[in-house]
Amino acid sequence: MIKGVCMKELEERIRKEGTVKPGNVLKVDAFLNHQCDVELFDHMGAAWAEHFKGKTITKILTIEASGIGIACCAARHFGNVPVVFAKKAQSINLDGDQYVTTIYSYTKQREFPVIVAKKFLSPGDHVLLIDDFLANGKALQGLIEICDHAGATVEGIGIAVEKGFQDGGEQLRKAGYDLDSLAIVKSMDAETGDIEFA
Ligand SMILES: O=P(O)(O)OC[C@H]1O[C@H](OP(=O)(O)OP(=O)(O)O)[C@H](O)[C@@H]1O
Ligand SMILES: O=c1[nH]c(=O)c2nc[nH]c2[nH]1
Repeated sequence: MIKGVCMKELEERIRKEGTVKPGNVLKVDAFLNHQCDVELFDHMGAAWAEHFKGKTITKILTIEASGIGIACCAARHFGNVPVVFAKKAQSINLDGDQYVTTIYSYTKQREFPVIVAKKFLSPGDHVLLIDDFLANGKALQGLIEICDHAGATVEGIGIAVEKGFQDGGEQLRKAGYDLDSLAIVKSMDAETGDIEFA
């Protein structure tokens, strides 16, 4: 059962500016994950702050690339807690002990490592996971695995757009996570361009 309060502003932007591509891809690059509307991001942060009110959040964790801007705007509504983003590639700029797992990227259609330096996630952390999209749940599974390895507590998950016809959201809700998706797409059609919300 899908729960949560939808954000009409986000739904309207998706209706107006979103396009449906073959392969169950919703393109919202005009305001969410290529060009970024930071006022909308700020409103999204406020909506999550309202939903997760009363929970102690010490850190926001997201994954590059598209989650970063959204997570940073959200952090302003959670007492400016640090934002950590998992990296999807090794780099000479990454050193020290790391939590590492592997995920399959929905849009890039290949596996990536997911890497977080151990120094940025501790057993005492109460983590809010933030991302732009939830489809099959692979990215979130990777982030949850990393939190589990760190001994950190996942307090909740804030998602901008959940594609409700894919099963990532259902799995996470069944597993008991407090998942707040601001817009849930019930169905979409690449031929007609129709988008229906839950
Ligand atoms: O629920 P899932 O099936 O994991 O899909 C959601 C993930 O897919 C996208 O990341 P992607 O790797 O496609 O690239 P990006 O963040 O660089 O846009 C999106 O940003 C989420 O992280
Ligand atoms: O821009 C995007 N559109 C999508 O439909 C999607 N699914 C996962 N990740 C996504 N990113």
